[in-house]
Amino acid sequence: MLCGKELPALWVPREGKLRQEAPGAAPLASLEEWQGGHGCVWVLLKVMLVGDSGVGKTCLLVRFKDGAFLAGSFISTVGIDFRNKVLTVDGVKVKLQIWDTAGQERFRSVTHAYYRDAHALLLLYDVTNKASFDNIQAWLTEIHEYAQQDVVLMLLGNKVDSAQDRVVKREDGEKLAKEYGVPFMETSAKSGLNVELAFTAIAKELKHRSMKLPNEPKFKLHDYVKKEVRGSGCCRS
Ligand SMILES: Nc1nc2c(ncn2[C@@H]2O[C@H](COP(=O)(O)OP(=O)(O)OP(=O)(O)O)[C@@H](O)[C@H]2O)c(=O)[nH]1
Ligand SMILES: [Mg+2]
Repeated sequence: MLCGKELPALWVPREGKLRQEAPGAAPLASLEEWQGGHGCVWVLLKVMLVGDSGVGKTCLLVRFKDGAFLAGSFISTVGIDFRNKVLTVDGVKVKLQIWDTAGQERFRSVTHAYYRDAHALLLLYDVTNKASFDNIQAWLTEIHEYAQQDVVLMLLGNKVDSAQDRVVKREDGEKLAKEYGVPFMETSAKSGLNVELAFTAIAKELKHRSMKLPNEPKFKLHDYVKKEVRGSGCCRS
């Protein structure tokens, strides 16, 4: 599909359809019709990274955006920061606007204001830090309070490269995720394990939810994650 050089109109998912951001905007009638007239469709998806301070939210974003790992001293995020990355998801250009929140308690009231606009949330804990895992329930309570009801949510256990320091077993992460009915995977911002997958999986889910093409099979996020996820150990594919 050809995309012109001019800045395309951005469509956002709202009430199960793609609409432009203006209040009361009509939904996108047909993907083919729009592509015929304009060359391509760009969808804007807002993704928010949440979880305790130090779990690796900023590093995960930098790994995804720049393919690099921020080694060295830990610089805690102040307030909120964002980066954009464009993906092509099943033939549609998806601009991910990724909000990197501060995990520190004192910034909580700043981040609360952003939940409402998020289409997807990646909730992280650190597999080498038990307290960050124990706090997941509190994060889920906060998410239920502030985020949209239909927000796409995924639980990530980060830092699996640190095998010798691991204190949260993969099975514990899986069990918690199952309890809350959210997809789960383990990641490493350091090695890059499953980082791209975490973002593409939520982008695919959102794209499929709001843009159903005729004859397209239903997309199942849980099944997709199960099929695509890679393990951190020696023997798990
Ligand atoms: N080994 C390992 N270290 C990581 C990984 N991800 C992050 N770190 C380290 O963990 C520390 C915290 O990472 P950040 O990404 O800054 O954490 P954060 O969640 O953004 O923290 P706040 O901004 O305070 O909320 C840094 O020292 C990183 O180098 C990872 O996947 N593996
Ligand atoms: Mg940070």
